[in-house]
Amino acid sequence: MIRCEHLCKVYNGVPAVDDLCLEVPEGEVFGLLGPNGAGKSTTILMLTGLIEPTSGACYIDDLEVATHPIEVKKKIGYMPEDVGFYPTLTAEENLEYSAKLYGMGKERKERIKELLELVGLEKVTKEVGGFSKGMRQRLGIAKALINHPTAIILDEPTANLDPQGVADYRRIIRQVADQGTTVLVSSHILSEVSKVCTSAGILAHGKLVAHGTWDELAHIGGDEKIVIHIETRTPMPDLQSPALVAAEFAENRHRARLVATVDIRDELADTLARAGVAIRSLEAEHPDIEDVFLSYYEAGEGMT
Ligand SMILES: Nc1ncnc2c1ncn2[C@@H]1O[C@H](COP(=O)(O)OP(=O)(O)OP(=O)(O)O)[C@@H](O)[C@H]1O
Repeated sequence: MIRCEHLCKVYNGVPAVDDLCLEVPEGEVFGLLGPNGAGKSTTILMLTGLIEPTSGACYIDDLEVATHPIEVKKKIGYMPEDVGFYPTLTAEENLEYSAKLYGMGKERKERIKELLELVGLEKVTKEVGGFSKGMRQRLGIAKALINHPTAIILDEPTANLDPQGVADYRRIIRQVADQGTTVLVSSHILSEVSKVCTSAGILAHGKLVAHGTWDELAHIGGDEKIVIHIETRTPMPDLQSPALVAAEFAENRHRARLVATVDIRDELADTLARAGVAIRSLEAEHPDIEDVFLSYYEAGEGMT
């Protein structure tokens, strides 16, 4: 179990993590989502005991991290964004080294074999220096699991992975969670965690702006969002409406994709008519989860 209680980290008077309260139950895969600079890495560094909170606390299985750093390190596995390995050693030798650091005895042989099979590297005998990014990432997960942790924390685990690498990573994480390990995954890309996480929280400017299961997140606040596609014969001006939460223009402003809290097609048609812009098409669709998340990020922007 991973828990944060009113967790804060302030750098030079500016909060990087601001009053974060969250709980990830055993065996759950939780996605910590947020744009760059939202405070994900700072949260993870506090959870792993690598930096201390300015105030508040975080816990792994009811042990406070800041006051029990050694015990907590034995209970968790951590995979940073860029995992370090000895390039001239094989996967097995690298894991052997990590296992020894945890003071594991002869039982480490069996654990290493089990983990290499889990991540599909059991037949690879070359040195890690010659590994692809996907292979390094899989070995990173094995390294994070070497000490039989009750919780693993992965910082941007799919960064720079190709689709096969992402699929492999998802399969492994599901297996790890099925075995009862609590997993916290950080990412700024929703689609990369939505397929593997059972629940998620969204950080914006250090604050948790929403959290829950995917279904809850899609409906929090009760305000379903609507996506509107516009195509015009001449370029569009900036479009403004209190109901508008996001706008993306394309093809020299001949096309736009808008996210709004209500259907504002009539209002948009009036605005464009007044601007002398002829409409080719104006359509609305139900939003996908990406749009809902984009609106949370935008909401977080207004919180500074
Ligand atoms: N050591 C530090 N000193 C000063 N400011 C810091 C430090 N570490 C992080 N910050 C600031 O805290 C904020 C949160 O950063 P953090 O790295 O936690 O965000 P993030 O969500 O992990 O972003 P990214 O996805 O880009 O890694 C940022 O504004 C960052 O500049």
